[in-house]
Amino acid sequence: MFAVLARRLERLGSRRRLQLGLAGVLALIAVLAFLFIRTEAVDIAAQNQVALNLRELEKLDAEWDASIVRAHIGRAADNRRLTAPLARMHELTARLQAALPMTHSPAAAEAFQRLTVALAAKEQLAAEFGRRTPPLRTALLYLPPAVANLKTDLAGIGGALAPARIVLRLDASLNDLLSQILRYNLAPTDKLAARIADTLGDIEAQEIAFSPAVVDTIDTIARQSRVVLVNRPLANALEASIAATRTAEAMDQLGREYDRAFDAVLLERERYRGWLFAYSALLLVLLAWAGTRLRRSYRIIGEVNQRLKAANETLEQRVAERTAELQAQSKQLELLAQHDSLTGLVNVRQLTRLLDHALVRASRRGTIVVVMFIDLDGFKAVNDTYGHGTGDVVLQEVARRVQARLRAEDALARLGGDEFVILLEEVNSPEGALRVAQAALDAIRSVTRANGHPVRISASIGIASVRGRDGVERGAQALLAQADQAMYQAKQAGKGVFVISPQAEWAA
Ligand SMILES: Nc1nc2c(ncn2[C@@H]2O[C@H](COP(=O)(O)OP(=O)(O)OP(=O)(O)O)[C@@H](O)[C@H]2O)c(=O)[nH]1
Repeated sequence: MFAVLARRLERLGSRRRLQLGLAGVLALIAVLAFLFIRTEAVDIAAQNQVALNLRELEKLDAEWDASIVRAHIGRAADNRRLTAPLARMHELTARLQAALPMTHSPAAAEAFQRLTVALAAKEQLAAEFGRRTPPLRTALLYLPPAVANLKTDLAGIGGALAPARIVLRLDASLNDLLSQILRYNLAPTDKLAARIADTLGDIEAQEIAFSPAVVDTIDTIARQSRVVLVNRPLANALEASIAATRTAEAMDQLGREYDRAFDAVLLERERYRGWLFAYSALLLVLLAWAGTRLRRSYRIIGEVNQRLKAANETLEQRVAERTAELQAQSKQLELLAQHDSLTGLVNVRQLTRLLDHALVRASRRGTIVVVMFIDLDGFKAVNDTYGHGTGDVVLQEVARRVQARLRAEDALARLGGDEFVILLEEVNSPEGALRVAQAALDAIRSVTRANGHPVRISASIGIASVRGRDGVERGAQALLAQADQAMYQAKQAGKGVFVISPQAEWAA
């Protein structure tokens, strides 16, 4: 799969490939981040807080119920306890509501809704209950001692004016009333209410026989009894309604829904963890593949580099060889341009250059430059008799021998054919120049064999010289021409001699 992908990618342009690569990496990172966030999305602390809030709410609700029961049996001094937990309960329900989005559960939302409705109803009923119970409590606290006091009073001053029969009857009625009221308070029934009403009617009918103080007390007892008659069933009905709100059950239900939802969230987290694990493994495989490709690319680049380096080295070597060859050739050409190929002596071009320089130097120093034009005698005969090869050997031998007689700073050139020129600088006297000419003649005459053949040659030498600045003024060619003319005269004089040009200049 990767290989197919890689091949397709290779077909794209490098810019497009880079864009696609970047987009791919971003997508991979986005998926990784998504999976990671999903595994981290569960806040365990928040879940625990929900459980704690619910437990506290349940506790407060139970305390609330206990307060209602306390109020029922008349033990509560006031009804403040009925409203005391409400503020905290509201706070807790608000927290539970805030935790709802964490669950992603409609069932939990529904359970919470039921609980809030139940709590609101309970709060309303408890408020009504709270309004009803204080008069009831007052009446119930009032009646037993009031009846006992009245009875005592009847037995004394209160009953003194009334007939004993009526006093006894009132006493019995008061006893009945108290027991009926207490029973009614515990279990109110319509039948008992009717009997209490009868008893009250009976008591009130006997009032006439008693003093106003007693009548007052009887009226208060009757009034309080009626308070019990009216409020007890109402209070009981309110309690029943409060019990019917079933807030505890609603809380239980909500707790269960929260647990279920959180379990589901945890399960989902586990599932995403699995995905994350698998995805990480895939990324690792991808990385390994990319690494292999990268290594291969590096290897290929390395090989290409090696080859390039080798090619470069070969090229450099070839260039160096070629340069050396060219330098050698150019040196050779330079030599050829300056030297005579047969004898190795400087040629006419180089001689002219040397002569020019010598004339400049002489002009500067005021010295003398001497040029000797040498033309072999009898050379043609050698060629004609023994061939050109032997003639060449003679020419080489003449060059070698004349050169051997000259100083290192003197120059010997071959102009071509059997013509040579000797260039002398800084000649002090004509004698010195003549000695050189004589030595050259001797050297040439000494060539008596060539190629195993006997040869007989000599030379005619024309000598020209110039002093100081004159040479530069006349020029090299003029000096050579003078020497040539002198040589011609030597030929005419019978060959084998040297002749000094009449224009030759010597030291003053
Ligand atoms: N072997 C050989 N012969 C050459 C070369 N260049 C010229 N020659 C020959 O050299 C000869 C020169 O002629 P000349 O100077 O008349 O011969 P010569 O016998 O010395 O005559 P004179 O100078 O009058 O004394 C000719 O026969 C040319 O062909 C060369 O490089 N090698």
